[in-house]
Amino acid sequence: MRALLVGISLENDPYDIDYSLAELKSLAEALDIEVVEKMYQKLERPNAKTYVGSGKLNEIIIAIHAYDIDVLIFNDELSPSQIRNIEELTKIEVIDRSYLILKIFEQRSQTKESYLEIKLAKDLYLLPRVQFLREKEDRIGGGGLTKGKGETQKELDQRHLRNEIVRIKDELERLQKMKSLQVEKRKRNDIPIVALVGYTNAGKSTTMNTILDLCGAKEEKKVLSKDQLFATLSTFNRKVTYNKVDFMLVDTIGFVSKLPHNLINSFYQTLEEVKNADLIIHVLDSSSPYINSQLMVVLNVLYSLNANKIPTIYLFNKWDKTINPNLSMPGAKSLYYSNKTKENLNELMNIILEYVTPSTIRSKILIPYSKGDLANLIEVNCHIYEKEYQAYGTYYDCEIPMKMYSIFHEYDLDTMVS
Ligand SMILES: Nc1nc2c(ncn2[C@@H]2O[C@H](COP(=O)(O)OP(=O)(O)OP(=O)(O)O)[C@@H](O)[C@H]2O)c(=O)[nH]1
Ligand SMILES: [Mg+2]
Repeated sequence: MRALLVGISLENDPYDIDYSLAELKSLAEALDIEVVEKMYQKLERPNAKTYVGSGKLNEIIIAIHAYDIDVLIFNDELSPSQIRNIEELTKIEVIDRSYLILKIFEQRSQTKESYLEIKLAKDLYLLPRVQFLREKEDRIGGGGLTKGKGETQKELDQRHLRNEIVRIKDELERLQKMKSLQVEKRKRNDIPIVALVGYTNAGKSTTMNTILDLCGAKEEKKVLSKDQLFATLSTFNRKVTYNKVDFMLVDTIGFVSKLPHNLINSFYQTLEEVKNADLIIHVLDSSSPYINSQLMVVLNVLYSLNANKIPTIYLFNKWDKTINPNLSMPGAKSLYYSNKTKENLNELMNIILEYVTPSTIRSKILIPYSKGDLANLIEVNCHIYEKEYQAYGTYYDCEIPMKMYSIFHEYDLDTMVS
């Protein structure tokens, strides 16, 4: 299938049009569509009927013949009537960015939850477009809804979709309740959470696997990492122990600009875990010429998630093939890093330890009466749950700041040799 990409560049558009179209090309290629040419128009706002203006549409029609194009791919979500109008005028198939993303998500989903979320988003997208999308579905793969043509069939399809939507919503609600319980339990258990977030293909899953390797995790605990957009579509949690400190490492779905609006909800749901993180590792692809645009997309999502106040380290990943050795994040904690050369892996682990090592430790201590100065230190610096004068000294059940613990270690009843 030979495609022509069509975009518009709006005034004050936060996304660079070249970047956005390059990304659209990767999305199309992920579905084995060959991109032959790109075109865009500067506009104040999209044309309500045909997205681009009529002059541009004429240029597009000429290009269709010149390049032997089979499909037009638009860089934004089009309304059903825009698709219909453009198809009528150009006489070829029209798809949009949302449709591409939904198709990729559909092909890549690995867990039941992500499968249902994508199915829901796709059904919601299809509902108003049911009639003319059935044929497209068959051509691009994945199968249509049901066979048949005509108004009655359209109504049947729509009813089928509505029933499906209700059923999926119920099932998702049930799954999400279970997930919230697990998150709650983790919070109660107080295992610190470290979340890897970042643009799609930045290297989050590879970084997760590097850390799992370092911590001696079993091979089956590893996550899928691949050179493709949206390799990871759900959140994956792995408990890790490093230097005797436990923490939960969380791999997340990759971010992307202009997400289909039906997917946004489930996308945010998937990222719920990030809100509870004690540390966010924001993974950046230093080899991408679009690192700044990608950074902005991720920062915006974190802001919408209310996760922008969580301590964050910016990881300039793929430093082995950076195209700009002067990259920096002024005023923020950042690290040049590579999964390939393992450059700064130890530094990364030290930063993680800083955030996941508990700041206090609850201990049962027996201080001999001869060590009045130590008892005094506890009285002044520790939260005391219980205190008792016993035969050999003062017993404390107390919360000791980690930094002071070594002073009391030999009086800890749990570690004392009797
Ligand atoms: N050269 C180089 N390649 C890397 C590095 N880290 C990751 N990669 C490659 O980058 C590609 C994407 O890596 P992933 O870890 O799957 O990326 P991700 O951020 O999890 O992507 P999504 O799950 O799609 O959001 C893979 O081909 C990795 O081998 C690195 O430090 N250097
Ligand atoms: Mg991944």
